[in-house]
Amino acid sequence: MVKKSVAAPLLLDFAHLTVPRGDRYILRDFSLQIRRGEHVALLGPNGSGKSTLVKAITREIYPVDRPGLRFQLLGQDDWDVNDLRGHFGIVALDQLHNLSHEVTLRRVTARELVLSGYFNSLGLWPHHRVKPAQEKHARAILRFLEISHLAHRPVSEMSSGEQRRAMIGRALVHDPGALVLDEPTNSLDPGAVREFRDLLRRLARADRTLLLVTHHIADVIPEIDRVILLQDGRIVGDGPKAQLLTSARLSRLFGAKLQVVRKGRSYDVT
Ligand SMILES: Nc1ncnc2c1ncn2[C@@H]1O[C@H](COP(=O)(O)OP(=O)(O)OP(=O)(O)O)[C@@H](O)[C@H]1O
Repeated sequence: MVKKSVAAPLLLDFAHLTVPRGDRYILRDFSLQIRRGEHVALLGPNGSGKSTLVKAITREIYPVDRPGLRFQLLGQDDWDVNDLRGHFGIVALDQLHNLSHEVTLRRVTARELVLSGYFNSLGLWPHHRVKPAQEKHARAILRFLEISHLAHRPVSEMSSGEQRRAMIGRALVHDPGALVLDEPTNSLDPGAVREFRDLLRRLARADRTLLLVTHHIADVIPEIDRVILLQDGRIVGDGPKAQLLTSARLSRLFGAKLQVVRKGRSYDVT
């Protein structure tokens, strides 16, 4: 008897999305499916619509209603944003920006920032009651992220790489099936970038879908097989990385002469 292979459930199922921002359509007739367990990198130049897609996933912005529109996450059209956080953990640089405004004055520590994921806030407030199980989970997350020693240090007194780890910790409290990371290695120094990519690899191996949004080719860690190329709000390539991370494709995408260098299972450009 031939064994029937069953596809993993769809985490994200978008068809014919047209997403406006301001007075322009940024994503146009945009269709994308991602299944549970896949690790995907979304690459594209500045302004190609990567963050717009992330905001459509987090339901911060919505597509216009058009015939054929499908806008589902985990098979569901409508989401309470709080419920969504339990399935999609989002780490974006604009959160980090808010963090610097909101968290600096209050000297929120890494422990508090992680725990505040339970309350959908940035840091704890006096009315928040942390349960012992949540405290225990937060400690385990800090350990996994290798920042236990920073648990009681204010986030505003950490390096950018440490701050990003703490933000990931905040997203991990709900044990989301997918983690969406929007340009997580931007503005990190080369040492911090390397450490951060090692962390991404551990996250990918921990049975969690990674959707990594980046314009750094070297962020495409070995665990990521599928690459999506985005240009002017459209997908111009979607498939295995060996087919898409070529000098010709990336030079076309970024509008510059780029040479792809492959070292083992890692890629970079010169
Ligand atoms: N709030 C906004 N109002 C109007 N237009 C916007 C807004 N935010 C972004 N845009 C425009 O939408 C387009 C896509 O922006 P988006 O931030 O999604 O691109 P991106 O691929 O994430 O870029 P980057 O790599 O620079 O972060 C850009 O042309 C940008 O100017």
